[in-house]
Amino acid sequence: MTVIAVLGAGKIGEALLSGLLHGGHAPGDLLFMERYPARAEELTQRYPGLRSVTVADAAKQADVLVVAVKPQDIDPVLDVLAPLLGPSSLVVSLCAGLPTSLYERRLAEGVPVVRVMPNTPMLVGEAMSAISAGRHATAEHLAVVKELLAHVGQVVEVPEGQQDAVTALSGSGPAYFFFLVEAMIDAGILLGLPRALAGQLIIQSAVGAAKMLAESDEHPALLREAVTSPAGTTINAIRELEKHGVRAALLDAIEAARDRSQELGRAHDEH
Ligand SMILES: NC(=O)C1=CN([C@@H]2O[C@H](COP(=O)(O)OP(=O)(O)OC[C@H]3O[C@@H](n4cnc5c(N)ncnc54)[C@H](O)[C@@H]3O)[C@@H](O)[C@H]2O)C=CC1
Ligand SMILES: O=C(O)[C@@H]1CCC=N1
Repeated sequence: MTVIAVLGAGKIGEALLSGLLHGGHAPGDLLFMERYPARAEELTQRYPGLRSVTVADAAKQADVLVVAVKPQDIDPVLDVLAPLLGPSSLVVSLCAGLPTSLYERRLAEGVPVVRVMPNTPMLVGEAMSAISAGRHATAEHLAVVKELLAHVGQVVEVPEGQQDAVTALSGSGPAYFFFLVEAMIDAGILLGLPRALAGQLIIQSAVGAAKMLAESDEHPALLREAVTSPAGTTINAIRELEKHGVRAALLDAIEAARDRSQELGRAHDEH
């Protein structure tokens, strides 16, 4: 079994570890490095058998090294990794915005790097992950990463030039849905429903709608039309959404997320 080390066990690092455990990975084959001892302790208690290791141990023992720190924290991590890794290592970066060329510049010559944009539904085995090979990553390296991520959701391969757009769509995407659900529950409160009931109504509607989207071949517009009766309730709501520019707001929002991803990458250009 492939030994995987996760460097930075925060929200997405934990989602990956937890998803891999649920997907059948042996805890003994999963290592993590975390700068806060209290966080490391929390994880070893929550996931018995998982080992907290040093970066040097991870570099020695792991087949795959997954970098899951904030993009702003990458510099010290690359400094520590640089003397430890060689072409037989495989680095997988989950960091928004950071290009594979950054790793290639800072690590030893020939170290293969695969850039991945996952999302937090990894926690429940429903991630959407997009992967791109760096200059030294071969088809076999991509296959290893694909196989790994297939345990925790769907995987697509994209040209690296699309990764900032992917980050804005599916990397951040769950947050947009959570935001909508939060606002819709508030609407239930406005209409006088108890919060628990409003939550149940909206969350199950979201689950049902997501299942229809995933399982039917219908375009979302047709699924929406099927709910929208002539002179009915839904069209009155749709008129308000259009009046408030919700469609344009989503286009602008996702473009802003893409721009920020590009900016995070550029912040390291001078290094
Ligand atoms: N949260 C999300 O939905 C997604 C996050 N990402 C990417 O994943 C990365 C991590 O994001 P989050 O998990 O949200 O952040 P987070 O802040 O929850 O986790 C980062 C973890 O890295 C640890 N860390 C930082 N420097 C370290 C070091 N030198 N050694 C060991 N541990 C160190 C921190 O203590 C923290 O626990 C980011 O680059 C982000 O762009 C990608 C897709 C989705
Ligand atoms: O907000 C962020 O920067 C990260 C990357 C994608 C989702 N969360």
